[in-house]
Amino acid sequence: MAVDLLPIPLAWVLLGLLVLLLYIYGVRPLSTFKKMGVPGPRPWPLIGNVLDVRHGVYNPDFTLERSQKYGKVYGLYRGAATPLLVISDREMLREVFVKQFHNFSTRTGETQFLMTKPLDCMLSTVTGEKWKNLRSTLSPAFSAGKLKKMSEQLNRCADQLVSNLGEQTSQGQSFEAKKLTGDFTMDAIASVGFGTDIDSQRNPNDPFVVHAKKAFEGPFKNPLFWLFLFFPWIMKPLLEGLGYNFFPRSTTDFFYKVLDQLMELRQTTVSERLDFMQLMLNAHKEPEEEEEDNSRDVKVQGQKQALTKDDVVSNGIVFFLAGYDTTATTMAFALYNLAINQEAQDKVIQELDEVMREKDQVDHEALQQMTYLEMCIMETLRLHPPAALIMTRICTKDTTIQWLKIPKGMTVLIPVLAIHYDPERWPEPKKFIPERFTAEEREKRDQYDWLPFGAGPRNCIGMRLALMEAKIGLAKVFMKYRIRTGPDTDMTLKLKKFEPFPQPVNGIKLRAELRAGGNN
Ligand code: HEM
Repeated sequence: MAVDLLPIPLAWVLLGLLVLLLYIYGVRPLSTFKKMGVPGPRPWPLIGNVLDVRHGVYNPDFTLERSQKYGKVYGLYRGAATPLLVISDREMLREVFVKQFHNFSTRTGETQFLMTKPLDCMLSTVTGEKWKNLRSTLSPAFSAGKLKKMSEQLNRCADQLVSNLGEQTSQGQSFEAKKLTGDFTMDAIASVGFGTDIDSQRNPNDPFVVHAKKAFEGPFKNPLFWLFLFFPWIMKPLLEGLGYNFFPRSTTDFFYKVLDQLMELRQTTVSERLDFMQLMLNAHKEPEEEEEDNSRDVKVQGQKQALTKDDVVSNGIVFFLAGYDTTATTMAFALYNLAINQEAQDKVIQELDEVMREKDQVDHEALQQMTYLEMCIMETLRLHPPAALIMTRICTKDTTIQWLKIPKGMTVLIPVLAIHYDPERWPEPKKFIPERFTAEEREKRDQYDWLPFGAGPRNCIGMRLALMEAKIGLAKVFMKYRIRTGPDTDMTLKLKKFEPFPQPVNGIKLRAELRAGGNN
């Protein structure tokens, strides 16, 4: 046989080949940052720095320690194949987010997603011209004028929130803050997103609640997802060819049905209410309003287009996915921060008593006047930014920022937690100090020191809606109740180690007392 003629046994040939492949794919790429002159922790062959995960996924202390040790630019490897360039330098961030946005307009590589329905139409995943056009088309739906018209619906959901809180605490028991605020944001997105009135707390089996929660579960229990994650080059074309996606089919079908019913209803009845489904269908006809894009620096110059049914349903789902848990988490942590800082809560209550003296509904004017409550929400978002770990940009063309040459394809990771806990930017960073967000303080601060909603033209499109929703919900709670800690409140607020979002191990258990002179 031919192999018998080889001077060395076949096993040695195969072993040599294996060592060569290991070197090419598992060791050689790990010199990328050394060649770029970028420091960083030493990576292991094949796995890079993935063992860091033992310190936890969402861990402000560890992320800050890393930045303090290696500086404002350093490199990490997520496995040998994915180098992550970690940047917290302000001038460099300005380049990545705004000045060189044309080279960094993508948040995640397309290899990380299956570009099939509904993901291939979602604002958060599409890239290039498709993203520009979609962002320009959807932005008017989030204008100040449109949001103003949604405040009535949000007030109704907030009244439900207060009534739920009353029921839960009528016997003086504690309540779980995230469950309470999660039911509120679910009702809110059903109303302003999909034109549907639900009561999540009383009707947990409402099909909307069931399907919305299913969409939120993620694909982690699906074995195909893990195959896709580890072998994307085989699984991506295969699954995309089959039109497969990781959303439960029944859930996507449900949201298509909601849209159909809504459109049918709108043909026969005139409705005063506003929801994103309707706004998206009309979006391409909407005139631009002043201050349309909230990125402050650069406007997205895309072509407005009529959206297809697929676009409308996919983006309805993404608004839910992006807005439900983030806003609920923000509100739950705000309740906690105000419960342990009673002087700050006194100021919130005093402000509400003045602003809402003659009113029951939190209208646009009242929202503008609730500046201290807004400062408390902003400080909460600094301490517990819910979406801190999704802040990435992909470099789409070889470029140089400041002194650093960045190759095409490299992922830039913005360490939001390290920035938000940096004592040079935020003295006494672990303390809840809402006064950091007075108008004068905000004016003095660099805009890239506070990044809960990202920055630049690809920042969070729902920022204004989230802030308005949180303000209305919290205002209604504090108009009636004082929130306090109780014997079962975990004062350490230890976070779950392996969750990508801030989730306290023991939940957030608080107590509510009817306020003397409150809105009872
Ligand atoms: C407190 C609540 C929220 C937080 C902390 C938050 C945070 C974020 C962050 C950090 C990003 C990435 C920004 C970047 O890469 O620069 C983002 C993107 C996004 N958010 Fe939010 N978000 C919140 C609420 C909402 C709501 C209520 C909606 C919609 C109803 C929404 C819709 C989106 C969408 C569609 C994107 C992708 C935008 C694009 O790629 O053009 N978010 N959000």
